[in-house]
Amino acid sequence: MSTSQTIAFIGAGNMASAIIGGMLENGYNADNIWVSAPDDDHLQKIRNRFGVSVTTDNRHCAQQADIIVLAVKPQVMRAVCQDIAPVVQNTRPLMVSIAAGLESATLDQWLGGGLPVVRVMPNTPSLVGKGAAGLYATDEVGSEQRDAVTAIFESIGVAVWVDNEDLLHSVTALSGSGPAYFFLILEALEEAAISNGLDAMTARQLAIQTMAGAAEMAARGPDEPAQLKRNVMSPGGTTEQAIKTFEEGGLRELVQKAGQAAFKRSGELAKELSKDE
Ligand SMILES: NC(=O)C1=CN([C@@H]2O[C@H](COP(=O)(O)OP(=O)(O)OC[C@H]3O[C@@H](n4cnc5c(N)ncnc54)[C@H](OP(=O)(O)O)[C@@H]3O)[C@@H](O)[C@H]2O)C=CC1
Ligand SMILES: O=C(O)[C@@H]1CCC=N1
Repeated sequence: MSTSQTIAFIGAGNMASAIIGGMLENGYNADNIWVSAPDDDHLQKIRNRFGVSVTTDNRHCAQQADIIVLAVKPQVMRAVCQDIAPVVQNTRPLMVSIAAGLESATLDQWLGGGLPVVRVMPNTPSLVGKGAAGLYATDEVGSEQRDAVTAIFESIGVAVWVDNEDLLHSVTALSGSGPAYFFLILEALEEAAISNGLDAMTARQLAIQTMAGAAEMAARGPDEPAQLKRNVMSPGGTTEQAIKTFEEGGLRELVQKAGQAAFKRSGELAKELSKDE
């Protein structure tokens, strides 16, 4: 999917790079993409890597755009929004925020009010076209604008709309933060394999392929994860011992606790940011 609309990214960090890289691999044109951030050296790297237009001036970046993706940390969002508010109140683009926690009402207030706002919780595998994003639109967002955002995030993975903004906290705790959970498990699997005698390169190769293969099987179905797990567990075999160790060690409870901790933090961010005067 490609579009002739101009898309501006304010913020050029991990997540903006992942989205832009994924979009360019999937039919979007670098000529239609602008990026702004404070560090000119960093911007030049982005320009060399992606061929997009760059500027250190957020207002100039915003001025160009039909769609503005706000891709800065939640804690600097207020200053960024208030800086570009005079521009966007005039040009009235679609505002898309990817910030964790930050509620659409708070964002809209910082932007001067009345603008169409979409909140997206994406994740870093967007860079390789395997993103998972949850999206929420305010009432001001028109159906063509909704379609344009769907197209961007479907070009880089799966895009799922939620009709209650609070559900974005759950999305954040699952797929937003989730890649880090799997990288942690990957690290731990590698370490276990190395302690069982494999060299690091072989351990990584086999661990990554196992993770990707298991995910692909779960995605294709029709078997449920529980059945897929049982299919690997030969009675009296090796997997049974490992799964027993995980269950007795409280892995499920730990995953529950981790998900709840991320969910709670997302809600706290929302409260902290909405109080931000
Ligand atoms: N990382 C992730 O996996 C995910 C992140 N998010 C959300 O994405 C947002 C960005 O996160 P992430 O990409 O990880 O963060 P990074 O720290 O990697 O990137 C932040 C970017 O914001 C830029 N920036 C800082 N201040 C300003 C400013 N005043 N004006 C313009 N740009 C500014 C930085 O500039 P410079 O390059 O010059 O330092 C940097 O490019 C956050 O709100 C986060 O909640 C959402 C889902 C997943
Ligand atoms: O850790 C964070 O706050 C952001 C949001 C989801 C992933 N990274």
